[in-house]
Amino acid sequence: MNKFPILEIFGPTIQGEGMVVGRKTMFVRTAGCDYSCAWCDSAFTWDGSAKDEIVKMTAQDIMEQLYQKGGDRFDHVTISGGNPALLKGLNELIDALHERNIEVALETQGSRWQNWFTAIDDLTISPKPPSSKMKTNWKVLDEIIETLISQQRKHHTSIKVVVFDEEDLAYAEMVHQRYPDISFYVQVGNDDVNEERPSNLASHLLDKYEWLIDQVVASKSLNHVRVLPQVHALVWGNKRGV
Ligand SMILES: C[S@@+](CC[C@H](N)C(=O)[O-])C[C@H]1O[C@@H](n2cnc3c(N)ncnc32)[C@H](O)[C@@H]1O
Ligand SMILES: Nc1nc2[nH]cc(C(=O)O)c2c(=O)[nH]1
Ligand code: SF4
Ligand SMILES: [Mg+2]
Repeated sequence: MNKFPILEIFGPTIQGEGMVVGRKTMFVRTAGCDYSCAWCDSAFTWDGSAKDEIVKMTAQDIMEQLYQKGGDRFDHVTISGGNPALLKGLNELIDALHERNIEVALETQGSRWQNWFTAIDDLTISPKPPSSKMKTNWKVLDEIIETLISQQRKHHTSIKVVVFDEEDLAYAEMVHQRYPDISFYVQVGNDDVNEERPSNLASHLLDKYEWLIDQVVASKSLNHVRVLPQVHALVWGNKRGV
């Protein structure tokens, strides 16, 4: 059995982002990322600051922790990171969850393919806009989207682009035009990942949400899209483990 580097297992909470926003879910957060986004709200997964908290766990260990924390109060698990797509054997966890009739969501940036992507119920691919300072590998992303479509996974897949500014918005438009058949989300960028008071953050993020809505409303190429804030950031601010 594979051992996976795990940083957090928490919940039940709600999925605060994207295609299943509001869905009651548990979270499993893996350590390690092949990116280093300028504004990453989970930089502790890759910047070394939480390296002492990483635990190597088998799928069975993770299942036990999920049930210990969530009891019988969940039927959905979201795997995030870091980039969980770095982990080759993650199908062991996905299979164990499905055996218990638990649905599985996954968050990844679209920089790596894994064959187990086709087993994910709610797959969010989140390519990174210019403000992140990361460079999209279009060849890899094209292959990921083409493979998912050809394997009939279209309705289990979404693309979510975080938008901080006009340049990011142009990137979002371009991504949506490139993959018009995949359901598309734009998400408010949180530019204040160190604010400790949730109410201060929420009012700031709601102003940014209004700006993003205005931009999408005015755009001719962003019609079949959904615009969302990070609901968990509005409710709990930058707190970890919610
Ligand atoms: C922390 S990432 C982990 C999964 C994967 N590495 C990825 O980026 O998709 C989870 C989601 O949070 C988003 N995110 C990270 N930092 C953010 C920020 N400051 N504001 C808004 N969304 C952010 C990412 O774009 C991604 O969609
Ligand atoms: N409630 C809640 N929703 C989330 N959606 C995506 C998250 C993530 O960090 O990947 C996240 C998170 O950390 N918490
Ligand atoms: S890809 Fe995701 S986890 Fe990695 S640095 Fe970017 S936002 Fe953070
Ligand atoms: Mg998060």
